[in-house]
Amino acid sequence: MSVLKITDAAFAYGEQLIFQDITLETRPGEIFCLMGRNGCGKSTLLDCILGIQPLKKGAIKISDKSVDAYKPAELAKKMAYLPQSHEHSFPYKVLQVVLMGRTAYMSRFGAPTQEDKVIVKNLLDKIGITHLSDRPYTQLSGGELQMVMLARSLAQEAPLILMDEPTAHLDYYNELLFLETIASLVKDGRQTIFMATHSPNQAFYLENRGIPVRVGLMCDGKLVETGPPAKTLTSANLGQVYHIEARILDSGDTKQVMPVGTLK
Ligand SMILES: Nc1ncnc2c1ncn2[C@@H]1O[C@H](COP(=O)(O)OP(=O)(O)OP(=O)(O)O)[C@@H](O)[C@H]1O
Repeated sequence: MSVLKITDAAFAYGEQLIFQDITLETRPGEIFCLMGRNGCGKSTLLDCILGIQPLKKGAIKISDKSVDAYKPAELAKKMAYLPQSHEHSFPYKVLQVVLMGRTAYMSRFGAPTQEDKVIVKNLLDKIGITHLSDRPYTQLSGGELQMVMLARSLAQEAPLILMDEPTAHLDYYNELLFLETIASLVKDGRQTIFMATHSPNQAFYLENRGIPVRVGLMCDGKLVETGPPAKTLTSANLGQVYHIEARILDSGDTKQVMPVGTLK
């Protein structure tokens, strides 16, 4: 079964073509890192996958079914979404916010079951945020809030999780904790992650630890390269996509990108 399949996708805002000819398929239990310069269309592609924006051409299937053929509750069991930032609404407690991730599994007017509560408590524990359980989520720092939102998206237990620059507000520790958490999810074979990121070193970090990871490089409205980080994140490709000079440092078991400067 295919978790996410995009075929010949094109999208335009009015007359402005954003991307075209996008074809890709994620493998179960992998992390797919979508990269490209600001404004190249990563978030727009995520919006199309979420069914928020309609494609101009092509098709997007989630678990072998067209994304627009799903009812919302059914789709929530197949796909979760972790945005870059979150608009606060009401000062719910953290525990309640994470329980909201279980909504698709509750009956229409139902309260969370004991099983929902156990799933949520285990997630808070796994992510190391149990101490925040009773705090109003409106009072959290940006980094704490993002870890709460990660827990909420995991509570959906969907086979596919979309993420849009999920570590943008995290400190070094939480960025690594975040990467370790998603690595353990895909290692268990439970989830596939499709994330837009600006950090090629995150892809290398995961690859260095033996996690199945692929990179898709977007440039000029197209997916110009797809493959493992070691093959895609080359100096030549980074030069073409980001207009930078970059060196790939290889210390045997660890690779990293070292940016040198912009290309004139
Ligand atoms: N609602 C909209 N209407 C018109 N144009 C839009 C709209 N949203 C985004 N765009 C434009 O579409 C292009 C792609 O934007 P998008 O947000 O998808 O890029 P991105 O790759 O996610 O960028 P970033 O890395 O900065 O987050 C940009 O030129 C942006 O200005």
